[in-house]
Amino acid sequence: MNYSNLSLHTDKYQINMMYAHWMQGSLNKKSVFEAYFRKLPFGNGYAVFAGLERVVSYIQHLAFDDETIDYLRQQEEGYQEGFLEELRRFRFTGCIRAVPEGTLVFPNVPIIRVEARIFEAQLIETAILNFMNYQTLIATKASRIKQVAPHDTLLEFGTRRAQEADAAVWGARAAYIAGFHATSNLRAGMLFGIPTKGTHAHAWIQAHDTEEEAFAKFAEALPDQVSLLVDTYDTLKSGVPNAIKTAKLLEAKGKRLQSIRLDSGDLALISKEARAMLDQAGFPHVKIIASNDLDENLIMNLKAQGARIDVWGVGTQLITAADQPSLGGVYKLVAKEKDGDYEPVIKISGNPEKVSNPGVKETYRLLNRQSGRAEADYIALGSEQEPREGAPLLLFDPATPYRSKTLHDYESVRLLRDIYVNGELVYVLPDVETIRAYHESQLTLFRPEIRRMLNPEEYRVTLSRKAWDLKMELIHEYHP
Ligand SMILES: Nc1ncnc2c1ncn2[C@@H]1O[C@H](COP(=O)(O)OP(=O)(O)OP(=O)(O)O)[C@@H](O)[C@H]1O
Ligand SMILES: O=P(O)(O)OC[C@H]1O[C@H](OP(=O)(O)OP(=O)(O)O)[C@H](O)[C@@H]1O
Ligand SMILES: O=C(O)c1cccnc1
Repeated sequence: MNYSNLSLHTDKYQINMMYAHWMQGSLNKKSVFEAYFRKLPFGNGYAVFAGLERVVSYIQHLAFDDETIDYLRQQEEGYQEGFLEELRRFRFTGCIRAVPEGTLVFPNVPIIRVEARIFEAQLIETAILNFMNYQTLIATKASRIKQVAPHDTLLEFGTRRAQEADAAVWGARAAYIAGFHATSNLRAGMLFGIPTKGTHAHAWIQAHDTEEEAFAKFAEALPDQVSLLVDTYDTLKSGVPNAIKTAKLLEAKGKRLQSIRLDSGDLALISKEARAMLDQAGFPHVKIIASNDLDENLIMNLKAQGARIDVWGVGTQLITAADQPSLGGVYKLVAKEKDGDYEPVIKISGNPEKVSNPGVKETYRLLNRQSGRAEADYIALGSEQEPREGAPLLLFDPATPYRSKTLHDYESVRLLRDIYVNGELVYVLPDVETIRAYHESQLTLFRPEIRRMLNPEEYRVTLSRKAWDLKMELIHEYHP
């Protein structure tokens, strides 16, 4: 069984639509789809885009092999052999544009745009959303944690609680992009070049007759990387005193105990007492790591209580995005080929937020030239001229006209970059360090009011007048 071929990592309805397009001869018609989300997760003021590397790796390897074709042949739909032959020849020949990973993104702004034969664009919807939704969610959760502990070390510990293996490694990568410092997952370390860190489990202590012996033996085995878990029996009565004994043993050998880890009890109280004990014994350099179902709220609370914690190990709550386990990103058809041109299409819904924005669009991030800060994202039709720097630009808000605003001194940056052009990968994927640094620089473009964790100010996302008029026109066409 070949588990690595992802060509069938799609919903059956995509294959059925591809089949129907093949049957009616419309498979080669061009189409444009845009991927975006409608609502920010966790009540955050922004999301952190991640998932592009996975999308690229998927597209690069996208091919139907014998096993997948045989499997499709067995389906109750009775796909004709000609269709299966078409799939055998399948390769991605279209164009993909996307925002770079680490970019701050907002509701309704196209993050990925696919322009391809409908046959191809339809197949890849499911996988693209799968990658983008999960990784963006975890990067955003990690970013919230980073916001409350900007100067502390953050370790990603989630693998054992993650929704399976892919979620663990891509989640570890997403967390690193958003500012975590290391992961416990060695495979993520090897695949992506993320720093790795590890202490030890309670089992190490339980496997010895005494805690003191367990600590000493661990220090003997790994004298340069000693981090001791001190809560197996009694943190303050035995764990910390035994760790101090081990620190002294190491000191005699010219080595240093690096850290202790607290994993239960009142982390604020215990960390303060442990800090005092370590300092008094002459080990102020020994860091205190805390873990135990932590998230951004607990960490903020512990810091408010004066906890003396230098390093936070975060697992379950981060890797599962426990308080909001899904980002509702969607992939919508915005234009279809008609008579050699693109015709805009719309999806209407009873819920005004769900009415799609028709037409092939371009998004510009408008930066205030005085402050250097991002003022708004401006979504215009691709056929419109790029906002000309300095020329007054109306950010028009039809729902609340009093919020309309004219920008004067601004710079405009195109958000979408070319990733694939006519099936060729033209984008050089940055390494994870570069993405992480880029993300950090992007954060500084946004005012603290947008970045704050609780009740952030809403960042402005505006349609151009022409994009708005087109939307209204199509709505009136269907609902005269
Ligand atoms: N000072 C504190 N203020 C608020 N929450 C805390 C504080 N100290 C610890 N917590 C959190 O409270 C939750 C429960 O802690 P508790 O020590 O009862 O954990 P536990 O898992 O039951 O312990 P054990 O591992 O010994 O079973 C954890 O999520 C922990 O991070
Ligand atoms: O609490 P999380 O944020 O999910 O972080 C990961 C948890 O995984 C480990 O616990 P576990 O009980 O699995 O093993 P242990 O015996 O090493 O404590 C570790 O001690 C953390 O508490
Ligand atoms: O290294 C650790 O301390 C660790 C790793 C995974 C999960 N919990 C803790």
